[in-house]
Amino acid sequence: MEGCRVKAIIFDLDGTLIDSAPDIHAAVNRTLAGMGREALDLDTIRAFIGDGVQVLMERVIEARGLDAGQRDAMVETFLGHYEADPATLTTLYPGVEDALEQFRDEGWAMGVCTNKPEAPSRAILKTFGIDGFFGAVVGGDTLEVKKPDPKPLLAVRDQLQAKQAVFVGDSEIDAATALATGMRFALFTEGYHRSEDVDDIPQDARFSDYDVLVAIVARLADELR
Ligand SMILES: O=C(O)COP(=O)(O)O
Ligand SMILES: [Mg+2]
Repeated sequence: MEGCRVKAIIFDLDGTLIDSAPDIHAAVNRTLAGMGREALDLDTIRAFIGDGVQVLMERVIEARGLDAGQRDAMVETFLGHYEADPATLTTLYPGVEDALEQFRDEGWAMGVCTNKPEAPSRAILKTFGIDGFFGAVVGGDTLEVKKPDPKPLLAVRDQLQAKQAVFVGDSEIDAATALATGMRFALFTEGYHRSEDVDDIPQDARFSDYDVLVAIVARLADELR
């Protein structure tokens, strides 16, 4: 029955829609420079992304042998730098815009569920002119909890007024969140996962090129009918 079809798709942001690591890297290094500390390289920072800003800063603190008590102050400094300049070095992954247009044209409701704070997330979506595609955006500070807690993802689904949804993300956190909600999960392999082998990440499908996503998601949604 057409009325039972899953027509909602929810995207993670960092490492899924956008390659944001270069701007996060720059803001981390501005934070470290302000403390008289040495910069960290891009690959290191890329591997630190996915669990939100607090965990990002805990990993930076560990990598630089800093005092854990500085975390909250560093988060604040980092966000000041990041929010002042969130998108200069950031790019949309190739094919994202075409895929979003295709989903919209086929009547899909779309949302974003990210562990990045909501304000810079919305600012970045706007900068790239893709904010209009999304009927719901939940960030890492929107609720009391963040991914892998299922609540943020369920909140996006509810705001889209969907009973079922397919989640698209790049990390172990996203996979665990999807599992906790019972949603089907498509893994984008070009993002920021930590596992060496993508087979180790629970997934219903995976893709490395946005050209194939519409077909993949249609298949996952059909399985849920
Ligand atoms: O900011 C983060 O740590 C992660 O953000 P994401 O959930 O969009 O991957
Ligand atoms: Mg991500």
